[in-house]
Amino acid sequence: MNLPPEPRTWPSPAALSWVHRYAALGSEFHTRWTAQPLPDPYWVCTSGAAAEMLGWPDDWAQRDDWQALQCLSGGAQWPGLDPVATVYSGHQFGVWAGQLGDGRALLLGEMQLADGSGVEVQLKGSGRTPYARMGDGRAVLRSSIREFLCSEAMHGLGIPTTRALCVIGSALPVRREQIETAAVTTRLAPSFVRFGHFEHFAHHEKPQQLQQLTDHVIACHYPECREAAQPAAALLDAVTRRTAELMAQWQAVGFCHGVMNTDNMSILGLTIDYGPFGFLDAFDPGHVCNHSDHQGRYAYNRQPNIALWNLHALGQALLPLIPDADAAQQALEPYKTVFPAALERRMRDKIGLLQTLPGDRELVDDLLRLMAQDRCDFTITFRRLAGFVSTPGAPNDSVRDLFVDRAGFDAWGTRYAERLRQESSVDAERGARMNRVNPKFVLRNHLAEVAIRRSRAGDHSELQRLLAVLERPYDEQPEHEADAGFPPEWAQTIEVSCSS
Ligand SMILES: Nc1ncnc2c1ncn2[C@@H]1O[C@H](COP(=O)(O)OP(=O)(O)OP(=O)(O)O)[C@@H](O)[C@H]1O
Ligand SMILES: [Mg+2]
Repeated sequence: MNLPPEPRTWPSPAALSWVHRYAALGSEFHTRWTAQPLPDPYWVCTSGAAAEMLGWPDDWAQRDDWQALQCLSGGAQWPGLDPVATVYSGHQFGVWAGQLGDGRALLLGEMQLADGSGVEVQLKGSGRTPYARMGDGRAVLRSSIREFLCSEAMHGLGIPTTRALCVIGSALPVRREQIETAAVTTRLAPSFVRFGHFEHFAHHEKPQQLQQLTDHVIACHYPECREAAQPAAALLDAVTRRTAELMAQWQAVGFCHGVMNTDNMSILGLTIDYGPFGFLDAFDPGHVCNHSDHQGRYAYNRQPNIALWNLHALGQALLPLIPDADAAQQALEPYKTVFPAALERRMRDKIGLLQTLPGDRELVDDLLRLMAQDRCDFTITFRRLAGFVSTPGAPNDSVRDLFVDRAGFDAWGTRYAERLRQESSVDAERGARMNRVNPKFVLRNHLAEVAIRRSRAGDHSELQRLLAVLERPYDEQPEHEADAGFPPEWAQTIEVSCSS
């Protein structure tokens, strides 16, 4: 007789395994701190996928023994935690900004997963810390929802990112341009260390702590650098490569970060700090998503160069640990080849080319030029291109109609069709492949805005629905067609800024 499977019993939070490798670095690196409780907390949203990554039960948020609502909003603490606010510094908008740090974030600890890896669990918006400077330590519901949705959307797109487990709201008023209400987001990442953590110790001429931080990051996240002749240079080289790959992914999907300060650059090459981000709608290479960025420093087409600038700042910070300055310079060199190669590969994938032939780059560049000239929607154009038929004379109206300059598109289309006929794959197979790299769904501002408005009114179902759509951005999901359409007129009135 087959016995039914044993019901799975889940541990109480007391049985979760926490380590505190960052906290163990010592008091130069952080301040032990506790969160300021959010009054009358309520659930706004949770990510099942993020909880699954942690190995948590489906009903973790509701379980009495977990008290998750309290513990992730500062009102209680799970056993075994050792929360710290970490200190970092950094360059903001190209200028040295001095000491920053987790002004409104709190690292609860590092949870050990079943596979032995670690995930840091961090609250954002959990009250003032010693690094809060003039800030109130809070985050508003609006920006918390945006961060939550985009973290999980980027993960769905396959782009390295910090994750978001949940958002918890409260009626606590928070003053921004207007009075809004507070929320706390729980974020997850293998590490929240930023370039700015290294800059902090370099600026304060603390080579011992700089070495300690470098050893920590290498031991936990870049073990392959340990045996290198100059481990710090090897680390810089590895971070350079990861950052280059990340930039290629951002550019290929049309993601604009908005605040690429060195304190918002992850040492793991993750997308971190979702503030005034945006996805390209009508393609404008110089698009600036952050309304506070008057100079356009962080415009879409400047992101790759800014990342390299930021890597130079990291290299500068690591110099005391790299006796041979040439080695530091050498460690940055891969950016100049890895980024363009990665972007080219992704752009070739976006138009469905398997083989590499002369003239391919021009084909991509000319398409982008036409798209920019006609302000074609970035996401929709590439998605529709999957349906392009390479038979001579095929009308291809679906994508052609996106262009004002029809003759320009036809000329390009003729070249594209000829090029596709040199590939071994048939149109249908190519189209399916293209749909796996050109998302149908991205988190456009107006989609987030609708979810935010509903949540403010107490209905979080739209948020949870949108999350589910964005978790599968490459799938057709015809029932959610409206989320894949052009942004409505009113979307132009949405202003995103550093106010969060
Ligand atoms: N409301 C606030 N209260 C306290 N500190 C804040 C507040 N807003 C921002 N800061 C601090 O200002 C600095 C720069 O802010 P930035 O907007 O880049 O980060 P953030 O959005 O708070 O957080 P993160 O980078 O962790 O996502 C950081 O040190 C941050 O902690
Ligand atoms: Mg930040």
